[in-house]
Amino acid sequence: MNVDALDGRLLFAIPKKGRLYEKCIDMLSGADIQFRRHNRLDVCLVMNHPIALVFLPASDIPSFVGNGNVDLGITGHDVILEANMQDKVTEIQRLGFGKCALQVQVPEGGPIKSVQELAGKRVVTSFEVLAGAYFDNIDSEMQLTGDNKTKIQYVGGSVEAACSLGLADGIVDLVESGDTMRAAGLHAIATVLDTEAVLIKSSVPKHAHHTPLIGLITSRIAGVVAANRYVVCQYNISRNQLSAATNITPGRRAPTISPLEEENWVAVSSMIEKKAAATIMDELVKVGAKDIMIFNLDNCRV
Ligand SMILES: Nc1ncnc2c1ncn2[C@@H]1O[C@H](COP(=O)(O)OP(=O)(O)OP(=O)(O)O)[C@@H](O)[C@H]1O
Ligand SMILES: O=P(O)(O)OC[C@H]1O[C@H](OP(=O)(O)OP(=O)(O)O)[C@H](O)[C@@H]1O
Repeated sequence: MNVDALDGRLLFAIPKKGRLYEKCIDMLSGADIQFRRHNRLDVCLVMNHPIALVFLPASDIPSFVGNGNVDLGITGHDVILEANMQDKVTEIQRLGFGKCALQVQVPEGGPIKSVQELAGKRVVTSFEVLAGAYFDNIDSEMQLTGDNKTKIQYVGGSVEAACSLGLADGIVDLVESGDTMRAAGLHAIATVLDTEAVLIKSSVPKHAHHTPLIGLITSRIAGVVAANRYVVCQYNISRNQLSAATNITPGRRAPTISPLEEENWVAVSSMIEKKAAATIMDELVKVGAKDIMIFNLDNCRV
């Protein structure tokens, strides 16, 4: 691609592979950012906006954005802290995916039951900055100094194998479902950090003329995030049970209430969190709601 083709375009960094990749592509599609990635090229032009997408390793995105090489990016909150870029990037929006926790893990049934018991021993991780800061605190609480301090060793992957290989007494690694941890015979004894994917921009943007476009993209992505998070709940209820029902579905702003042709009955429509939908429907049935329906949102602006 001719470098001039990028002139004046907003550069938007997307993880090139890994856990965040597919969800990022879905998010771009939901925000109607149209592109074709030829031959897995790492830079591609957006067809319907003056934007170029740059596909980068998730771990490099904080520094590219923080140093102003690209204008916007998506990566994990954990990755930003691990890159020590929290002062140079602004987290504009949490994206509701890539949710997991960075946890301290030790062998199940082994002698170590707490981080205090692990302190001073060997810890293997891919997150040496975050794990280092976490154990620095524990070490100073326990007054461990010099050779008695916790030994943090970096490995690039397969961290969960470190204990059974005899490299480590404990590890610090990401946990989502817990399957990897359990399969390796480990269990968590502490959480260092909860994380999810975030949309970021430079705290000191280099290209002021991109501000309106960043605003537009942010608003579209916020719409996609909300559409993934909420559903519309609609039901019929008799007026004397209305306040009990709307206490269950207060809506984001307020419920919409429409009269029905049947006397003393109304229809209620409210946005509710998708993850609470089943429980909310159970509660609505208990207060006498009928014809309860849940509608997914394709997209929204809220
Ligand atoms: N199991 C998981 N569930 C949810 N999100 C995860 C999970 N594992 C990682 N993430 C998120 O995705 C980010 C990138 O992780 P991933 O393992 O995909 O890295 P990667 O860039 O593919 O690196 P590599 O494949 O070289 O290890 C993590 O920092 C975290 O924010
Ligand atoms: O709790 P779980 O749902 O099992 O997920 C946790 C695993 O996911 C991540 O690794 P990933 O599978 O992305 O591969 P990696 O080890 O190559 O980073 C992480 O490093 C854990 O190993």
